[in-house]
Amino acid sequence: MTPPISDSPRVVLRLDRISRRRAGRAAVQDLSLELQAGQVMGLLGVNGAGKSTTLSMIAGALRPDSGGIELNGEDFLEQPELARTQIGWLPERAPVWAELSVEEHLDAHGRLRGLNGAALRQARSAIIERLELQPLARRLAGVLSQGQRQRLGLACALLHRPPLLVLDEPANALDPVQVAALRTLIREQAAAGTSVILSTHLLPEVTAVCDRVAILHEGTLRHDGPVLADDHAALEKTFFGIAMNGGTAPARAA
Ligand SMILES: Nc1ncnc2c1ncn2[C@@H]1O[C@H](COP(=O)(O)OP(=O)(O)OP(=O)(O)O)[C@@H](O)[C@H]1O
Repeated sequence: MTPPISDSPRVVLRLDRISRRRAGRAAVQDLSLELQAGQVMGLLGVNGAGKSTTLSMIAGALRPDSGGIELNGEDFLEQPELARTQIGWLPERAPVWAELSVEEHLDAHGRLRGLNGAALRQARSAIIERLELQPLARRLAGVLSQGQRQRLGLACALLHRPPLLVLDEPANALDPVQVAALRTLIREQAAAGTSVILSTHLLPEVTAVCDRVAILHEGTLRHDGPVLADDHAALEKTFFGIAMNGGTAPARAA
């Protein structure tokens, strides 16, 4: 029998009241969020609001003290190895080994994610071409500029075509040409069904590429709602209302 066709969107990531203390303080508290397939969510908040802590928990690099994380319906905290194949993570400061070339980085990342032989070579050339890294392919990471390192970090996150991209301030150190290329890349990933959660301090980044925005303040969710394309004024009003006054209670827009 043909199964009933469901038009409800597939949830790729579900955070259920996750909390994490750092240095004796609540860095993230009781955070619940859902991200659907092909959705791009921007995570905003002032310095220290808890964005990187949240993204590190989603990427499996930091374990919540309490709460649950589901990845494609699986219990991620029970199966942290899912991160290798299901998640592409660009941390706030993408770690690089100074003495490895760009190609060697991609090979190492690919092997960690189970790619080998022809599949690895194919994935490596595809991402080098897509991110226009050909001129840098043989260069050692130690001599790359900050923006070039950021592009290498992005390439490592995308290499294995994960269904979820977790990008911590991906536009960091990129020049305006590369920022525009990053926007195109993110929308392209979303159109192909990849879900993206990204943190940023740039409000125009959110209105340019995100479908939804979540705003954290002092570790708690103060806003979760849709982004109206290019409506900077509405986003600024919401963001500054929270940043300056802390907001009132966690709010969820439709
Ligand atoms: N490695 C760490 N050790 C101890 N405390 C930390 C560490 N990293 C972050 N914190 C604390 O956790 C809280 C949340 O920090 P987090 O880095 O998640 O915020 P953020 O929103 O990403 O900030 P920013 O915009 O400055 O990057 C802050 O109080 C911070 O001091």
